[in-house]
Amino acid sequence: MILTPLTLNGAFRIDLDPHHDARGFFARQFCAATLASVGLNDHWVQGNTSVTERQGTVRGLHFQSAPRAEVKMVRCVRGAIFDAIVDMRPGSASFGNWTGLTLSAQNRTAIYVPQGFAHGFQTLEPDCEVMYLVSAPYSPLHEGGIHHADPAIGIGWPLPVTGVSDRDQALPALAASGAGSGAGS
Ligand SMILES: Cc1cn([C@H]2C[C@H](O)[C@@H](COP(=O)(O)OP(=O)(O)O[C@H]3O[C@@H](C)C(=O)[C@@H](O)[C@H]3O)O2)c(=O)[nH]c1=O
Repeated sequence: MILTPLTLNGAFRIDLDPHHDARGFFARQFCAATLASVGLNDHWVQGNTSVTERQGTVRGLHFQSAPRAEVKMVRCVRGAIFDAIVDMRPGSASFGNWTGLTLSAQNRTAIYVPQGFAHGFQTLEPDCEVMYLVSAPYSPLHEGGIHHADPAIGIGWPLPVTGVSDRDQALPALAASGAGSGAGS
């Protein structure tokens, strides 16, 4: 695993470190020892898969609040997505800032999303499958979210948004969410 810090403190891009031979290659996509060696979460309690049929669909932006705040490690195993994260840590110098990167079956890149971040993605192709590990159990009581098109955040989604869930369409803007007073902390 090759860990590269992103612009938002605590978030990382994770690339494979492949061992090539005549058959192809071998690589660790998750290594507890590597993550722990740099102080990152190495304990995951749930692995999720989502399949999104339509190009341009957005899922998110989602988080779970304390005490069920989650770390996520997200990868796209079919197709390609633009993955975006927003810093919602109270008191963070980069509160409300976002960053994003393309995750695809081809680049095999993953993103490490720390606690206190909202997370979402847009499909760049039809029929995308996303797999991710989370560090806390699913808890509907602690689910929260921010609207993907909040102009105060200004995420640069690469494509016109062709679909969102009813729940996601009803999510508040960051300013109306009460974030900054404890979300995900
Ligand atoms: C996230 C989750 C959902 N569900 C259920 C609730 C609902 O009936 C159905 C679909 O849930 P959602 O609409 O929330 O699925 P989705 O919009 O794909 O939610 C996911 O979005 C991405 C961006 C994330 O970061 C994830 O943490 C998660 O919030 O699955 C579970 O049973 N367990 C889970 O862990």
